[in-house]
Amino acid sequence: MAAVKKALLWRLVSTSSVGTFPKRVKIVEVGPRDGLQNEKNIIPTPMKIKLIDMLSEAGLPVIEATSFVSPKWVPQMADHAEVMKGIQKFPGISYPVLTPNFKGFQAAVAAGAKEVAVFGAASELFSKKNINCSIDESVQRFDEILKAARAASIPVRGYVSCVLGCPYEGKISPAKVAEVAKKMYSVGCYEISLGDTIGVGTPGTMKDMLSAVMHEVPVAALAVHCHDTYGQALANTLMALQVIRMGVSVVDSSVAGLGGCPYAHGASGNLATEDLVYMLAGLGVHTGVNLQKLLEAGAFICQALSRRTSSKVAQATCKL
Ligand SMILES: CC(C)(COP(=O)([O-])OP(=O)([O-])OC[C@H]1O[C@@H](n2cnc3c(N)ncnc32)[C@H](O)[C@@H]1OP(=O)([O-])[O-])[C@@H](O)C(=O)NCCC(=O)NCCSC(=O)C[C@@](C)(O)CC(=O)[O-]
Repeated sequence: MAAVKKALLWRLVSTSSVGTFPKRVKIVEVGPRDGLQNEKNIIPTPMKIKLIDMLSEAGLPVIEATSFVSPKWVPQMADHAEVMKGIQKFPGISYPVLTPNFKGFQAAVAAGAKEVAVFGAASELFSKKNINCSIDESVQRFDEILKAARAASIPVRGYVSCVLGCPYEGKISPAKVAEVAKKMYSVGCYEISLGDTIGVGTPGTMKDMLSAVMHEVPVAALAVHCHDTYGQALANTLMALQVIRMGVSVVDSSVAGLGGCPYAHGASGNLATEDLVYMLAGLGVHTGVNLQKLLEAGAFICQALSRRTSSKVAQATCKL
């Protein structure tokens, strides 16, 4: 039995001098949604479509394409249906969209979405500011979406925001994060993405939070979603990937490090996908992503937005 366990572990992990990591990591590219939702000037729809197509060419397995939220709350995502209709849907790539309520879910399905994500928070105040309801009310809304999604065979991912701190409440306890993650998993979300929305976490707080959540949700169903406000996103992600204690193998990131939430002031961009791919390649962890093509997608969107990339790898390679 011990030998079988050892063999299984050997198949699933990759050991480097800095630790033991999953052999493969699934990257969930959130740039077209999280990366663009905070942009003040409305980005032309064909530009969003081209970005998603370039990310598909780069081999990202999951690309969060847009969100079916109220255009009064997030005007940048108002062209969600056009984006979904315009993108090339590569076989084997999933293009989930955010849906905050049943109205959004119905619109997403009508536009051809085959996967959706609901988004809650571990902070009452953030929940109110972001989706205009309490945590308990949000779980009830998600339950309604999940029931309809199950009937239509549509997988639903769940986000929990503010897992390492909230712009309105400050510190959030790991126990609260575990409680909300458990509720979202219990109503049927197949994966729970834990969001450090304002990027205040450190590897220490990431470890404490994950340890609490892993008591309630299997690690195979967890993802991490780190913003880089304090420059900790890569370090926090590395902590989450360590197999011996943590072992998360799904990571959200955003091309060129774009990102931010309109209802989390002070939040900066996400972990840059280019930096994540570079680090994982160095550790011998498979992602299936072509770094060169990813860099081209990052250069395209930065030029379109007249923005300098936040990816250190992109900055370094364009100087070479
Ligand atoms: C949830 C609501 C809609 C509640 O907003 P509400 O005002 O309470 O909604 P309502 O049900 O009272 O409806 C008000 C109006 O909105 C319309 N409406 C209602 N729902 C929809 C919909 N789905 N699509 C289009 N329209 C909609 C509805 O039809 C109505 O229109 P009116 O009658 O006034 O003309 C709103 O708060 C909202 O859209 N919030 C989204 C905010 C958002 O997108 N935030 C960013 C994403 S979360 C994030 O970035 C964090 C994450 C995921 O990345 C992880 C991390 O970093 O932590």
